[in-house]
Amino acid sequence: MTASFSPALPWSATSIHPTGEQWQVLNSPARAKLVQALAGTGKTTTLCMKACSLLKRLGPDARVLMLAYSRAGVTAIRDRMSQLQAGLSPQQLDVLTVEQLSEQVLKDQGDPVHRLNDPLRRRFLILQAQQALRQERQPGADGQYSAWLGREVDIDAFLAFEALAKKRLLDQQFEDSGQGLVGFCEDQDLDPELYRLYRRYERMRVGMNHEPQFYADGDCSFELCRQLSLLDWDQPFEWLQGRYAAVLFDELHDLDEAALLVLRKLVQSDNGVFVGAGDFNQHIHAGAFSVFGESLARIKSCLPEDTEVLQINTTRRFGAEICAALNPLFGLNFGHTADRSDAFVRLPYDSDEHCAQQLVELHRQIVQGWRDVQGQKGQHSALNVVLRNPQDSILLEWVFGHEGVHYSCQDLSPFYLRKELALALVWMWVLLPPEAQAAPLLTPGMVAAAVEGRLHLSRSSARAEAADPDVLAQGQFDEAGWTDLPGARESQSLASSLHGDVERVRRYLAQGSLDPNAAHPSAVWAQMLALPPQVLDDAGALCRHPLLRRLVDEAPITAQERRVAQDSLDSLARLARHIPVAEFLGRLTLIATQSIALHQAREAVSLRLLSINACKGREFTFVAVPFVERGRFPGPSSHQEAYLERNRLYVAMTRARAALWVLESATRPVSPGPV
Ligand SMILES: Nc1ncnc2c1ncn2[C@@H]1O[C@H](COP(=O)(O)OP(=O)(O)OP(=O)(O)O)[C@@H](O)[C@H]1O
Repeated sequence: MTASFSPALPWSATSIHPTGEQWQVLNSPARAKLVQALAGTGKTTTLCMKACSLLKRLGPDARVLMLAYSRAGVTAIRDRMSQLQAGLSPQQLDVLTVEQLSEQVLKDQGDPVHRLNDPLRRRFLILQAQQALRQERQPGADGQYSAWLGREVDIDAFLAFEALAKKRLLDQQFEDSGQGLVGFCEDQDLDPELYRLYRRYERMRVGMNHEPQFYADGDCSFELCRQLSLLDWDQPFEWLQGRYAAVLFDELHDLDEAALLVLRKLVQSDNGVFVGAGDFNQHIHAGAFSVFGESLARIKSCLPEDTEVLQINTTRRFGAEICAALNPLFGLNFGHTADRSDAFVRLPYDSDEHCAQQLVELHRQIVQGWRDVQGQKGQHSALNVVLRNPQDSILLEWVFGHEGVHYSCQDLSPFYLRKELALALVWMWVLLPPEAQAAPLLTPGMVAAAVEGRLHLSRSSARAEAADPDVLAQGQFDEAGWTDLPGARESQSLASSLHGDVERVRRYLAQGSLDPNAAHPSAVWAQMLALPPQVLDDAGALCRHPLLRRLVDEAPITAQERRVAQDSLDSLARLARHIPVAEFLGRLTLIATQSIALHQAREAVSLRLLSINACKGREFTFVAVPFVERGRFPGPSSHQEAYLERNRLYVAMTRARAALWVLESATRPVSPGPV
């Protein structure tokens, strides 16, 4: 049976009629279809049209599953559904990530699914797994462990390894290889120590009887895959059997082995029509593993033999100018329709400050009613600024704040609310003489973020070692120590009691707690709080103070977190250079309170700062991509990961509907391409 379209469209948005390429997808008689398409060509829209048409044909009792790889993808599906004005009930349509679907299936099986979302607790457990490995492997004759086991594991590296191992179903490959662990890792170019630690951590997580204690992100899909892999290749899975009348999968480009297995079983378990759509230029997850590489062959091998592959290259998002800029830069073949017109402007900058000033000018033009080429007024649109690095927002926010720009941040916090920076600001504040402290009274949000920062940077790595060795030896985590962490419980309520009270803040910074029994005194903090008044002459120099740097350098945080914290402090130091602390905090507090007042008055924001993840699958009238510079955006990367950086730039540069401004370094330009 095919879903053939009648002239009466099954949605009410009259402006959206399928294009020729989209009709082909909608009307193809194949039971399984793969759509390979470029950005903005209507992949998500086409899947949504398909869902509407199927549900209209099959009636209100049918259920359709729309899957996306990421949460942003789920949001994009919901956006397109509301654009189509399909008027479907929630009972007819499930819009889920693979992880969310897996969680639902596990819950249907009746097992408790305890989610672990707290990164601090996760880190604590990983260190315990490392401690358990140490216990198992006795130290050498000199009383020392191997160099690797002797030092604390890099949590980022572990998490990346874990994600990769679970996405690739690595244990399965290892068992199939028949090799020893070291030989297998050599062949696969993997770190054997990380693999050992991963295996130990997993054994502790799921226990001897395979009853997972908790599920961190990705673990539900992993558990479902474990169950699915016990079945024969084409054997259906009872918990997925006949659940849906159709399965429509967006963001196919991010598909990994685990998601592919779930997909295969969905298709084999009598869930009607399958349509998957993806754009391989949009695979951006660091350390992630896509089954695709360069071709669709892998996924095709898991789908019925008559699976049809269709292409859509005509973008509906932007017009000729942006296409003409993107095609040579990325080596692509975007087509456009005659009814879309747009603008592409490349703006060279010679310093970060110059780049920021150009953004202020663009924002001014948009607020004053920038006209796009179609003659539509862009008066009510915001300028959307896509950033590769969170630390790049610091200067921009400072400049926007001074210019009175009402901005918001998506998938980023305002810089003065980031833990490390808020901690530096609160520290500066308590160093001020009493008569100066009232004027730059920091906001409660900054104090709350600083409390988090104090906890985060000064946690002792000794805690994992305090775990009960007998509990670890039984292959279990010792979670008893977790709830006893000084300050962990109090942090929420504490911030409000500290706000405005210098003495209490000082005590908290020095002790890590206000409770004398839970105190966690720090020598570095004692020295930081005893600095002489001269340091207050230059807030920039204070941001570079060796004691503050030592705090970050010695903190038990991941290497990547440390890099971001160091870079962020450098950026803060640059903008605070030669400004006395009282003046700097006064200006900053003014920016923060103005922003709070505008949000409270529900003023529409006129500028958005977004991370690349936050803009994936979305589109905006006006987009600016600043700090495009070799080694910065696209960022530095190994040869293997260079394509991820290229793809990040591609995602950022394919979000605009009416105008795209690329602010590019005059001295280290990326273009002329290809990237
Ligand atoms: N047939 C159509 N008629 C009018 N507009 C369309 C049509 N198809 C898609 N669009 C519009 O084109 C834009 C891009 O569509 P959509 O977001 O579905 O593309 P996409 O390929 O999923 O994008 P991305 O690659 O960024 O995820 C949206 O504004 C959508 O409403």
